[in-house]
Amino acid sequence: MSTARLPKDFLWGYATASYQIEGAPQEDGRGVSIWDTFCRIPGKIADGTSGDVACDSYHRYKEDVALLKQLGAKAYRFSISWSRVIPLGGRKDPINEPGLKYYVNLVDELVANGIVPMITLFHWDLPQALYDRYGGFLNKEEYVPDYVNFARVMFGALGSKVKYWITYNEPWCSTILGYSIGQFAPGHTNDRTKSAVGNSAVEPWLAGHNILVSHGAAVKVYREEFKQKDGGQIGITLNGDWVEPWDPNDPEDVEACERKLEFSIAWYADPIYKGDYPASMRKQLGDRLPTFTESERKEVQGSNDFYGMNHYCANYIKHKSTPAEPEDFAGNLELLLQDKNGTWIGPETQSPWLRPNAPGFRKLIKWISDRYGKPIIYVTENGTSLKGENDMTKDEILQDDFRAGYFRDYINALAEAVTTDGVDCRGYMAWSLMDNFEWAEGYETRFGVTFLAPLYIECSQSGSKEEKDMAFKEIPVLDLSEARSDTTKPAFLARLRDALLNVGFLYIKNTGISQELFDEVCREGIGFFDLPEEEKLRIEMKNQPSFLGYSRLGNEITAQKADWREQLDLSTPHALPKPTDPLYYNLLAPNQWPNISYLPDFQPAFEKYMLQMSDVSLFFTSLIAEAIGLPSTAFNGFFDDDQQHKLKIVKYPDAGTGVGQGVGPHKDSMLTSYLLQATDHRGLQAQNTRGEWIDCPPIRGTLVVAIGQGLEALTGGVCASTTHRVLSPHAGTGARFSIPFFQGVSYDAKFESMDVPENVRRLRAQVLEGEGGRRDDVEFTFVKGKWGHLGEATLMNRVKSHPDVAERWYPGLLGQLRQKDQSNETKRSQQGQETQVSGDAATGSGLAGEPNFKAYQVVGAH
Ligand SMILES: O=C(O)CCC(=O)C(=O)O
Ligand SMILES: [Fe+2]
Repeated sequence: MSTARLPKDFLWGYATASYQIEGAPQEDGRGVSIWDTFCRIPGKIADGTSGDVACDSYHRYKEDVALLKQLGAKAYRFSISWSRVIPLGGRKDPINEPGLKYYVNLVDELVANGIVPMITLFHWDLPQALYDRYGGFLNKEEYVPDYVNFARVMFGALGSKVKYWITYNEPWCSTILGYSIGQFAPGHTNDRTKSAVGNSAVEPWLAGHNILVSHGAAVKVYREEFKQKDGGQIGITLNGDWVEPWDPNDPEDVEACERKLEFSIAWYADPIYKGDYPASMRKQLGDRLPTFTESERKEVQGSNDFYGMNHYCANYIKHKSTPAEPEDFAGNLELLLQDKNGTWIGPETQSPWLRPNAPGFRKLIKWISDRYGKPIIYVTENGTSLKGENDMTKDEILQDDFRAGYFRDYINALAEAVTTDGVDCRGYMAWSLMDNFEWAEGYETRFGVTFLAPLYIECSQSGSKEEKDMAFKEIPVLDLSEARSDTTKPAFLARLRDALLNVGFLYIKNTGISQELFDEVCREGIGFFDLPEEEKLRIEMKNQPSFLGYSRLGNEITAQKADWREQLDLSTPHALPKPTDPLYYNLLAPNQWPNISYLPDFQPAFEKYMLQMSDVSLFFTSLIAEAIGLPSTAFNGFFDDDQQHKLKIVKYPDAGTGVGQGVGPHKDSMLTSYLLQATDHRGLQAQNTRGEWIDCPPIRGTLVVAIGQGLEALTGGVCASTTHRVLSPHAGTGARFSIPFFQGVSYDAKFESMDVPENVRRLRAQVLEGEGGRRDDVEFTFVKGKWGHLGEATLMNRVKSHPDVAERWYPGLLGQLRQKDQSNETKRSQQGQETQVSGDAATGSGLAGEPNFKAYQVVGAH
């Protein structure tokens, strides 16, 4: 038996990482991380799972702590989900107090149970917003201060209780697996079969450099602002496996071994302990490997209070005789599991890369200790998976001899290193406290010392988890005032982009329109419906060819049913067209106003409101352009100087007075619409990709923005247009009123899809993939070539929507439509299909800034 001993106060414990255990990706305001996104891309995770549920530690952290206690742990190493604490990640972005509180609670629970917390600030789950905003690691100027800010927030919140801080976990993995091979988020690689983006020859080295610089900067902050009062230590955790030459008699293999350690470990550790990258790396990579500025070097060198060592296994190394490929990241050598004689480096496990070799641990920790002047070392991860464990019975799994043997051998090796080799190792965290989400290997690979009943399976059996969590559950509220200040605008744009890509429906507050004006148009609008019937009929829509005016109750049809609402259509002021103008100019005309003797303030209030809303809508579309990476002026070409915008004042009588729907399911047509809900009724709902209807209750002072099909078409599908409907108010609750404003588009415009930047397109594609493709693809009326001008399309759709107007003013167009409809009808009945169309957008024949584009089908059926 070995006489090797570890010190009495040795810090024994277990390690985990936020994304691997927490679950609750959308709870309490957590922002999206690059791993949330990556897991949604089909094929990236072996079993198609994600960390959405994982060990449910967000809810069950107390059980985790109880487990640690039961296991006799002295310490617990866990990591912080950056986007839980700062959902958008950046230094100017808000802190999410409930997210921060989770970690405060966890630390309190640990401390109360006598367990020492060890925090990893970053364990791979970068906030998606930072990746979207500026490319994450690749942008030193932005990334470093954002990381430092995050670190400072955590030091400030927890520094009095936490004495062990780790800036980064395994930056080699974040950079090589994330930016060279593309196996980890964000999946960058040269391999275009795996990713549309990436430059494996350059990006990993740049990302690594910026990580080092940010590590140094965060350590500086800790030392200057916290260390003295908090008395803690800070360091970085680097991974590395031991290496043995494939042919011990070949000096080139022996030399390649050293190079391998330098490319994987010294890449990060040399700058920290020696002030620069290893010569072998500089030699191979040239100036693809960045250089430290003097001030960077000063901050990075000497920045470790301790060395965090993650270690799992060993490899055989065979040198290559050919020049290094530009993508090479290992030092121009082969990594093998068998040596020259076919001897395996260790027994097989579930992880293809992991074959245990305990003596290698002792050799490697000594190599680190010697190279870096005997630093204090904490082993921050060590552990193994087990071949086929996931297919075993629970009893077989619990009889965990293989893993127990691994730990015994490895800890003995460590004890030898400490006792015999003079290594100053003061702690050991086993990986892992419990089975968890093993990154690209999903849940098939188990590393836990505790068996985890597979929660995620329960979840996927009860429905598709992927869909459940991607589909929006609530409608975001954006503060438009944030878009007016340079400091808050970037965060606003990030949130807007998120809403555009994922939801297509949002509230805006602080719109710039005064509450008095909102109140006034609501009051005047509601008053309109009390006018005598003959006064309303005097200004009926069918009086004129412009489709402006009053529509009676039940006159409109959406999704083949009458909408139980009456309404007045108004527009911004326009003169009548000239006889030589194209027919679609008929849509431009003066309003039909109710008589001034009934409602003296009505016209001025609505004219003022439409004028102000024109500005709001143009401002908002400029923000949309910016949010998806276009110039703010990108949509300007689609607006006339005196652009016509439309507005409706709508009354939905309560269900006691009639039948059916307020407005059937539909998508709006143009670019954006802005709904002012004038009474307190619920009833407006938006549909998510799972078909669930999500309430959009009235919120005082806000407008609900619906993205139209026009915007979806213009942006090549990047901006989602969302189906919505209005339920009739419950019997006895009185009428609901609302005032939607529809931003217009130039009738002379010809629609073509714009060039939305590739990265934004890709994000949208990821959303769609995550949702299992699109349920309701819109057959865009806007598609190139279908219509000469948008005006022709719009007019045709108005004809469809309002057959009573069309009969009087556009009998020719109506005839064409009816004929077309008849022939569709015949085709359908010949094919034995039902005439019923399901879901409004399935046909997408609509263009009106109004929901009744289904009227066309119904007219045909009559
Ligand atoms: O009444 C509402 O709140 C929504 C109306 C609507 O969706 C529409 O008219 O397009
Ligand atoms: Fe609508």
